[in-house]
Amino acid sequence: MGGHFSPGYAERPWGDGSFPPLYCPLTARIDDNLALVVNDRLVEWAAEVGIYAGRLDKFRNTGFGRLAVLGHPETDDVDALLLAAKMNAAWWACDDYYADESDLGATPTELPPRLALVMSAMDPPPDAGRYTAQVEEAVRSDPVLVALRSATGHLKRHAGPSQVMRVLNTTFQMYVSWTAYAAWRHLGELPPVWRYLAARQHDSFYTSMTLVDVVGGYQLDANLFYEPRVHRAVMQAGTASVIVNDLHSVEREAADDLPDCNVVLLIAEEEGCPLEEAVRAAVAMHNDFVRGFEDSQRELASVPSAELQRFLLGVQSWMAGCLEWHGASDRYT
Ligand SMILES: CC(C)=CCC/C(C)=C(\C)COP(=O)(O)OP(=O)(O)O
Repeated sequence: MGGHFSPGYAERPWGDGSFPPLYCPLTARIDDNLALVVNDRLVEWAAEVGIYAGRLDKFRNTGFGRLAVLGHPETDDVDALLLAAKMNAAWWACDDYYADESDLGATPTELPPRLALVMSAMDPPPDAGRYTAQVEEAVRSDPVLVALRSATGHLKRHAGPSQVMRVLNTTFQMYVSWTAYAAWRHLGELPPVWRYLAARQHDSFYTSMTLVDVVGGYQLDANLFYEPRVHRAVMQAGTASVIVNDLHSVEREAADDLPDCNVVLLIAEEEGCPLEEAVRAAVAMHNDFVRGFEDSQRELASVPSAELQRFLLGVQSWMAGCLEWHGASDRYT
């Protein structure tokens, strides 16, 4: 079994080291041999389903397999880690092809109907005769949908029904925020920071964290997962991790013909301040969310559920692995 223990929290340097550190959990396991195994299998799968065709070298160097190994130190089980790698890669493919990357065909006006079809790819609705046949044809012809369906199939081999629905419903909820970004992009409007954050907190790595127990090989009961204090803790962790993403992707997101929403860019615009100052503000916001998670974790320590304590430690590990991964992935350098 991997190193499932808490190495604690620390102020961690990031980027070129010139900004204030991110207060974050320390990484429990760095195993680049295991990461290579998972990543190689992930690239084989990507070739089979057809995502990132012609760009597989770049996809390999992004290292979603490494993200899975860093984020789930609880297990060495390659098939379980591959499930996390596939789900995250498929979510990201959806983001790149539908939402963010103009050169991959992303357009704001097509995004809402595409996301609506994602729901049917991941959660096929009851048979509607020849209309269902048309849905199936559409799913088969789009590699992003094939990837999402295939990853969901892998999920179903490891998860119980409430875990599966938790992952699906969180995915669909996240897409409501994506449609907001698409509307702002289409209208050429920049949202105020509060409005962006309200959307981003429902479009965060909370989604990735819904896999923590599935990958760990146990089940956190749905009533505990959705217990308000637990939900708040996972939202705090998911938000902190997504601010890490915004901090690492400022340049990439400013470069697209239609720039993405990004908390750093929006703070700079709203405050009329230099980017450096906006980065500091985002770091402070991140650190507050991590401290909030730590407080929640302390408050929940008295709940007599081994699964819950294990889950919270898994979420803590995911935050740590996420920072580790963003600092090294070719996607952000
Ligand atoms: C992989 C996953 C669960 C995605 C959820 C949404 C999310 C946090 C991202 C896709 C990351 O946001 P963003 O589009 O800003 O990411 P990149 O900077 O493009 O990597």
